[in-house]
Amino acid sequence: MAIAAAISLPLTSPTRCYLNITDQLRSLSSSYSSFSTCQFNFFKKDSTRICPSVRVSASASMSIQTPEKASPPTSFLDRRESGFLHFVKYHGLGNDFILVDNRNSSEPKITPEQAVKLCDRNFGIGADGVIFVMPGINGTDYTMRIFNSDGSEPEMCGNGVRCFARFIAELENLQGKQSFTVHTGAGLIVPEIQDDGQVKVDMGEPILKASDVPTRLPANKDQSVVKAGLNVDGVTWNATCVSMGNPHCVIFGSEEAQNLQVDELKLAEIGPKFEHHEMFPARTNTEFVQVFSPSHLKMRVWERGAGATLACGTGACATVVAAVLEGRAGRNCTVELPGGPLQIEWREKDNHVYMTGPAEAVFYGSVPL
Ligand SMILES: N[C@@H](CCC[C@H](N)C(=O)O)C(=O)O
Repeated sequence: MAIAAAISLPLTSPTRCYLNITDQLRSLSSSYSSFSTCQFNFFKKDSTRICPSVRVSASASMSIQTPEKASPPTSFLDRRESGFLHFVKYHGLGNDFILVDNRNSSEPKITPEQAVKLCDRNFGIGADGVIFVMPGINGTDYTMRIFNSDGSEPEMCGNGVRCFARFIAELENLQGKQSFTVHTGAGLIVPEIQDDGQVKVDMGEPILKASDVPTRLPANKDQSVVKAGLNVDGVTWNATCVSMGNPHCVIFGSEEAQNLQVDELKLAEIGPKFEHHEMFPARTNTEFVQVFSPSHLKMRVWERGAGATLACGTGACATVVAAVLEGRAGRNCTVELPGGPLQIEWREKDNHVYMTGPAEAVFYGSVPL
């Protein structure tokens, strides 16, 4: 059985390539253990082979073979063999996604159950979610849909929409500054690829009304939830709730400690308790934030449907909105995440939030469906 896959790392030699792919091969070979021998072929984007093909026997021992003949130089992105899902893996500050070209249909090419399998970091490709590039609706250029790694479907994804923009530029072969109108579950989102390759996104207006976030926490007169007491594990946390299309609960401190030291938090222990708290009928993403200065914040996130991730774009936007509402920061901030920094501006003039950050392709691949 031959399985096509590709990686876009700058590999210098077949041996180095072999070392880089060994782990992936181990996990792939375990998925195909019913076959006595599997052959793996690795390609560059232009479909030329980047290393000798590798045979893996059922006992997962490996041998390298000299390639018989180079594949024809058509783009990997043009691959259309049925029975396979062709994808490009992207990340935005380590928040990683499987990007699928779904421009020919308004139905996702895979089910939420298949997404869960593909996102698995041991038995699949490994990702925080799967993103589909679909035909636009309501006059927009494209529609973005996303499945979290647990198969649930969120309304929006900030890091994902930057990857989405870079993926469109690659699919459409566009260079330089480009912007697109994208229909999402959170309404119209406008990413713009900058000359330096970073992507600046108009994320729209934050939603502060408690019932729209949604949260059952007690609201102020203006219906926003700012520094409301939220009991988790016997601690009363001060919660400020913001929706960027998807729900966020932002925590800067608790009754006992007004200012968090985010590195000290046991995120995997407390994160799920916030996510599934009865005060959040649609579950919630939770951001734990430390303020270094009015323009420099540090944030760790527990994402709804994905757990601890290295970055969350909508979470960084919600963090700055919450920091302004709590009087902790100004409207222009650098938000430092485990995977790197995002620039966030909550613009007074139009009430929109703007996010700027990177998005990078990691590798190209195909998996049998
Ligand atoms: N990582 C994303 C958010 C993805 C969706 C989230 N897990 C949810 O369920 O709301 C981002 O960068 O915004």
